[in-house]
Amino acid sequence: MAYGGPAIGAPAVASASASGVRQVKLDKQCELRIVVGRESSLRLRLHTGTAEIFGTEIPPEKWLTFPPRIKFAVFSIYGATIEMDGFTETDYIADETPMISYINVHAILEEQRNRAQASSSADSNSSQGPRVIVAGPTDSGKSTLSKMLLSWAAKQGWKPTFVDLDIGQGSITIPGCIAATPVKVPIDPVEGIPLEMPLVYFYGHTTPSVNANLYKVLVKELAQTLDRQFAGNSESRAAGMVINTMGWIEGVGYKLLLHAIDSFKANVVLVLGQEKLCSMLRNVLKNRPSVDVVKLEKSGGVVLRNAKVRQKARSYRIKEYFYGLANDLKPHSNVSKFSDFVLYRIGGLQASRSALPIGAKPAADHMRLVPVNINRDLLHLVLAVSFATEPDQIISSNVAGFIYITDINVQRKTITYLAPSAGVFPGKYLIVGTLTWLEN
Ligand SMILES: Nc1ncnc2c1ncn2[C@@H]1O[C@H](COP(=O)(O)OP(=O)(O)OP(=O)(O)O)[C@@H](O)[C@H]1O
Repeated sequence: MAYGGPAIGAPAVASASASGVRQVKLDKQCELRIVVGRESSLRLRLHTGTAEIFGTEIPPEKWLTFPPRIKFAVFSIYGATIEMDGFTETDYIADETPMISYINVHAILEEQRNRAQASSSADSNSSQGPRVIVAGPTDSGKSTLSKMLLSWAAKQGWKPTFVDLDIGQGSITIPGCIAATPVKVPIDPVEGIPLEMPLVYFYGHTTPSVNANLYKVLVKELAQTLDRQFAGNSESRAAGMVINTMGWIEGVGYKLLLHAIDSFKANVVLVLGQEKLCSMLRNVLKNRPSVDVVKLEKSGGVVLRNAKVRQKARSYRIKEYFYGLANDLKPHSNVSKFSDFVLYRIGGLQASRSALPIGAKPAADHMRLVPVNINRDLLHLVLAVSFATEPDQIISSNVAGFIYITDINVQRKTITYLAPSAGVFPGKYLIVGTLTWLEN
């Protein structure tokens, strides 16, 4: 299989940012890379030619508005003229990008989808389209490549499923979750993926090391639920999935990546920007001829983010959940009685020291459901509202949404919280993790 392809052209040249309408000429197979200024948004339109942003075509002559700090690239296969109005932190044209190799991957996935569609839907193997997993270190462009592959497929009329296993950032919902959703139209570069009813499991932490066993159990649950959905839906099965993973690829992170490849029965593993990971995966998967491991070049446009920037991005994502992208949603502040909810944490110690023989240490039980007392320690935590109707369903249940605790009144035994809408909760069970948010 020839997935790869050459990078094109000469090194990029940086240019200064400016305000006022500017015209930028984009030669064929070049990319305009932009970081919008910190204070104000940027307007951009396609004046002539054709161009796309991460796989989604830009409509001609229509001004698009990009919020402050957003990082993106406009790529043109045949050449285009772009107009920009507003400040940027950086903008430059790169004539060396791996975009053609990414497009080649898309073309091969298309062949696999067509073959799957043409085969008898009774044969679950041959009617299964590509199950692509995108792996690589942090800041290698995994989420961006996933979105491109999904948007290109949606443009051809497929409805591929996007699976996001990256609990650190969260492209589908808030951080601390793993989730899946069908992508029916190319992803809007500003608004993101339109969500109908995403399938979301709450892990509750932003690093998998807090409870790697729980992470694995949730990944398995999500994979099995999608398998059941695919079994009755030949359209989704043929379109396949694109699975975005975490950038943690050493030690436990590597084991979790292998676990995800197995759980989702991935048949294409795309490795971005790391030779070592690629050769380790090729080696470990060499006895499975049905799995292709493909090395792809990382784009020079991917912006590196330090821990502080990542923390901020997480915070924005949670804010967006409650308030909308442009502060256009009005979350509901509610007051409930302590007795309206039952709270659980997943993972704890098996027995207290006092219940154990002298000298014995309590062992950690990562799957233990631990009741949580309501007190002010819960302030500023984001909790998940489980679909479970009994406590023993909590670990295997997906979640309906999230609430943010803004006040606890111990005397009156009341909880004040924000919810994105005024809807009725599907049950009384809330899951507590370590996901906090400070509204500012
Ligand atoms: N070609 C490009 N030009 C400009 N910006 C880009 C380009 N590719 C990616 N970016 C930006 O770089 C940032 C990081 O990319 P991305 O989120 O895809 O990386 P990742 O590998 O998924 O990160 P993580 O470490 O969170 O797993 C994003 O803000 C994205 O919009």
